[in-house]
Parts: sequence; structure tokens; C-alpha cells
Amino acid sequence: DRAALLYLSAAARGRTLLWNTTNSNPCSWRGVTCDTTINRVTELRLPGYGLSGEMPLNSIGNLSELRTLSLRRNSLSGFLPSDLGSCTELRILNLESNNFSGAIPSNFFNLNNLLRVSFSGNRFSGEISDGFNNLTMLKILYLENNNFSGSLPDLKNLSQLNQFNVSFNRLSGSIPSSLGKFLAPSFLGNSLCGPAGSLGPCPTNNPTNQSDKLSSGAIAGIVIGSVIGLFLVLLVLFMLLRICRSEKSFRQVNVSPVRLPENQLLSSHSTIVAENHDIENVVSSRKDTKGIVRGKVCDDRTDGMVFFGESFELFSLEDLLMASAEVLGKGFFGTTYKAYLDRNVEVVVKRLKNVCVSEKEFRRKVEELGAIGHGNLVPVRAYYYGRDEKLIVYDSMPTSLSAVLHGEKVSKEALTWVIRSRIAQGVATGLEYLHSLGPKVTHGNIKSSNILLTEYYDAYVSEFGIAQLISSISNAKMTGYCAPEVTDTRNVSQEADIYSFGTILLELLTGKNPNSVINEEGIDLPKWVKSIVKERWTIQVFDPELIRLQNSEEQMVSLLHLAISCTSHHPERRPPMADITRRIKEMFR
Ligand SMILES: Nc1ncnc2c1ncn2[C@@H]1O[C@H](COP(=O)(O)OP(=O)(O)OP(=O)(O)O)[C@@H](O)[C@H]1O
Repeated sequence: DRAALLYLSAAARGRTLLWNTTNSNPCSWRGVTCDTTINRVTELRLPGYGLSGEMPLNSIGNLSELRTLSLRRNSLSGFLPSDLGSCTELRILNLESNNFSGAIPSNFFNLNNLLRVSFSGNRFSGEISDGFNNLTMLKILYLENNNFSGSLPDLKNLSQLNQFNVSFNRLSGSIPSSLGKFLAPSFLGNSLCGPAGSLGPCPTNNPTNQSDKLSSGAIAGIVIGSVIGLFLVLLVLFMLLRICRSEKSFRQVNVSPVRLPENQLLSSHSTIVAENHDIENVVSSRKDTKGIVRGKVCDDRTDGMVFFGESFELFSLEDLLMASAEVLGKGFFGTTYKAYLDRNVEVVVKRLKNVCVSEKEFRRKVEELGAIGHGNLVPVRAYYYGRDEKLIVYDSMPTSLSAVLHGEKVSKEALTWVIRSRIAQGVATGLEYLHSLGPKVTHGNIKSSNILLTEYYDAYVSEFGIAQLISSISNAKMTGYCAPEVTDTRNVSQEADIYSFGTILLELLTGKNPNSVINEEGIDLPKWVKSIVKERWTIQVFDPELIRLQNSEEQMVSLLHLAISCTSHHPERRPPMADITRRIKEMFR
């Protein structure tokens, strides 16, 4: 392996020259990772290393245990060496943004362990081989911005393919049905037609009847004309978008986007960020009976980002910092941004403040959170720990319970009783799972802005476990969700979570914001509800919108009683989450 790397380094000049070749063990060279049990190189990541020249035979091809090869953003040229086909363990191959040319060698299609391939932004030419059908594990295939020509092969064996792009090549003909699930942007900049949305249908030819033939010819002309017209418009729009993005001036958001505070990070990590920002890695995940335990994907400590779960969306710390971002809000725990990355990927980045645990503890804790996966919990995608910055990256969700209940722009009409009861069930199921992981596992900050919703109102609980990383909040009692016994917000019990969950139920039932109800006399939402129920005016607690829209009083009263027992002043009287979930499910059966 050492000889192969030296050979590569001699041929492809660039920062590999910085390799300390006097050290006989290549595993310590920058960008090289080894499996020490077999003493072989398994990863080679040299992104943006200024490499140029050709990749010779007997270099990469001799690294037969290689699993990840990333040479993106260099200036490598020439043909792909044919012995790349010897790297049969390869899972991830990223040659994006180089000057490789010629056809893809036929023995490349021996690499049937490949999960992710990116050849985008090169000068590859020739037909896209149907040999790709041999790569049956492939999930991602990016071939955009090359010179591929001919028709698209039917990639019917690639059942796991979920990201695909061949835009801006010289392809023609119809899009095979196996690729019909991908949208028009994956095919733009070619002469393709077919099922991909706005590309329009392919022209048909019917030679049976002369007069028909003439009129269908005319129709075909009109269709082709319109398709070309539409295509040109889309092309111009797409190019404009690309130019805008490359100028890093994303302006699609309604509020003014701001850039993530790059300078602070770069000031303390400038060389690290510049030298190594490659993060893609192999995924390992396994299912457990109730939820999903998600493997740590990448621990690229030189870059600093640590990824979890099926994080195939590629972004590095640099991508994150360079992305345009919209401030979603500032909470006790820090500022939350939505970052707009390439390929329409959006993520939410929480920039934590007042972190009060050691680096070791922070990493241990967040890695525990990253391993948690459940259909009602927002997954942690990645994190970053730096001296000045601590970031946690989440999936971006369309909205939150707090926005739909109390937001200015939304109408509560959509929030029918059925929807509210589904939200209650979803949140309860997520929390029950969290609590089932151990008696000390808690959320710590349940409130409606941390209950996120899909466009179909499926509920996901977010930000579990973060409270334990942050200094205790002295005015915590001022949040309307906090249980009366909580004195240290870092050390919230499961019973305190249940109190906060009960307050969420009351919020769903009353439509009132627990943070606004609280007043100087300490009257909070649970106290207000209990006082009204005591006076037997129960009906008056319900959101008038609910009363107006439906007649589900019996269920509403049952849920109200459950909410009241969850918000009992005495922690020991609050039912456990498993009972709560069961009772809610019974109510709505
Ligand atoms: N993953 C996400 N997707 C979409 N919106 C989110 C996501 N995470 C948070 N938000 C929204 O961003 C806004 C700001 O969130 P943030 O967590 O900073 O504030 P908070 O929830 O009010 O306070 P805290 O810091 O105590 O959690 C909230 O409206 C929240 O609903």
C-alpha cells in the first residue's frame, strides 16, 4: 500500500507532497486511514489537495482493501486507470470536480460493493454503460456535468438507488421507466423525454394512416416545440440558480438569509477546514425492536464533523459554513439556523451556547443521542465540537406545533380534533420510546416549539437530551412547561418530562400558549385548567375552534383528565409514559 501511495504521489503532484514519506507507516499520512488489524489502507481522502496529472496504473488499483476513495475538487485528468476494478471492497467513490475524461473502464463495473458514486463535474464521455446494473447496492449515482452521450440505460437492477443525476450531458431519447421516479432536475440539460415531470412525454409515431400521420406529425411538432421551449426556460432558470449558488448568494428564503458564523470557526480551525473537509462514509445501521439504533457514520476528527445514521447527503463542515442560512430563532440553548446546501438539501443547525460539559462528555452524550432512531423523534444528523463552536445538525422539518397553534400566518382550521389527537399520540409514542431506553434518559425540554410536524401533521419530538449539556437555566420556571419541582434544568427526571408532556396536551386542548398564560401570580396553564375544571365549567377550557368544528367532547374530556394527571403537582402521581401512550391509543381506537 505504501508503494502504491508513493507512486500516486509522484504522478499526481499536489499536497500529497506534504506526506512525511520518511515515516514508513503510511497510515499516519494525512488523508490515509488504515484498518490496523490487517494493516491495510481502507480510506483515502484527498479532497481539494491541488492534485493534478494522471492517476497511473498500480497506484490506487493496488489498494485492494480500499473502501472509500475521495479525490473530489482536484485537477486530476486523463482516463480512469483500468485497475481501479481491483478495488473490489470499494463502497464510496467520489471523483467529483476533476478533469477525468474518456469512457468509464469496463472493469469498473466489477465493483459491486459500491454504495455511492460521484463522477460529476468531469469530462467523461461515451455511453452510460448498462454495466451499472452490476452495481446492485448502489444508492447514489451522480454523473451530471460530463460529456456522456447516447441513450440512458434501463437501470432496473438498481432497486436501492435513491439519488440520481445525469443533468447537463449529451444524452438523448426516452427516460427508462426504472428512472421515472426521479424528478426533472436529474435529467435537465440533455435531449431526454419521458416520465420525469416537466420534461414532458416523448413524441410518438403512428404510421398506419396517412392523414393521421400528418396531423400527429403536426402535433408532435407542437409538443416538441413546447418541450424545447419549456426546456430552454428551465435550462436558463437552472443555470441562473447554479450561478447564484456558485456565487453563494442564495436568496430563496423569505427572510434575509445570513451566513453561518464562519469566521469564528475558521479563526480557530482555518488550516483544518481548508485541508480536510471530506465527510462521506459508509453507513452502518441496525434495527432494534422498537426503534432504530443508528451507527456513527463518520468520525473525521480532522474535519470535526461527526455523522450519524444514513447520512448520505453529503455536506462537510465547510459546506455547512458556506451555505446560506436563515435564522429560525434564538432559544435558551442557542441560535437555530436553517442551512441551504447544494442539491436542495436543507438541514437545521443548532449553535449551542453555555455548554457546560467537557469535550469528552459532550461527545459521549451527543453520540448517544445520535444513535437513537425512532419514527417520532427528529434524528440528529451530525455534530461538531470546537473550542468556540458546538453545533448539532438535525433534519429540517416543515413546521412545529407551536407555529401551527400560535403562529400568525396559519389558520387553526386545519387543526381538527383528529389531527390534534394524532399529534398527541405521536409525541407520546416518541417520548415513551425515549424513556424506555433507561430510567435516566429524559428529554429535558419538552415544549411545542420542539414538537415538529411534517406536512401531514406527523409529529416528531426534537432536541431530546440537549438540556443536559447546557448550564442550568435560572429562570426556567418562567417557561410554562417546567414541572414545579425542577430546580436544575440539566437534571430533569422522567416525571418532569411527563409534566411537560401533560402541558402539551393542555395546549392541544385549549389552544393556549403555556408561555403566555403564566402570570405574575404564578398562574400557569395547568393551574388555570384545574381551577376551571374544579368549578365544573370544563367545557370552557377547550379551544373554541375545536368546539365549533366537531363533536368529540367525550374524547376531549378523557384526554383532559389524562393531561391533568400528567401535570399533577406530585411527581409520583404522574403516570409513566408507557401507560399514557396506551391510554391515548385506547381513547382514539
Ligand atoms: N429541525 C427543525 N426543523 C424545523 N424547524 C425547527 C427545527 N428545530 C427547531 N426548529 C424551529 O426553530 C425555531 C427556533 O428553535 P430553537 O430551538 O432555537 O428555539 P426554542 O425551541 O424556542 O428554544 P430552545 O432553545 O429552548 O429549544 C423554533 O420555532 C423551532 O420550532
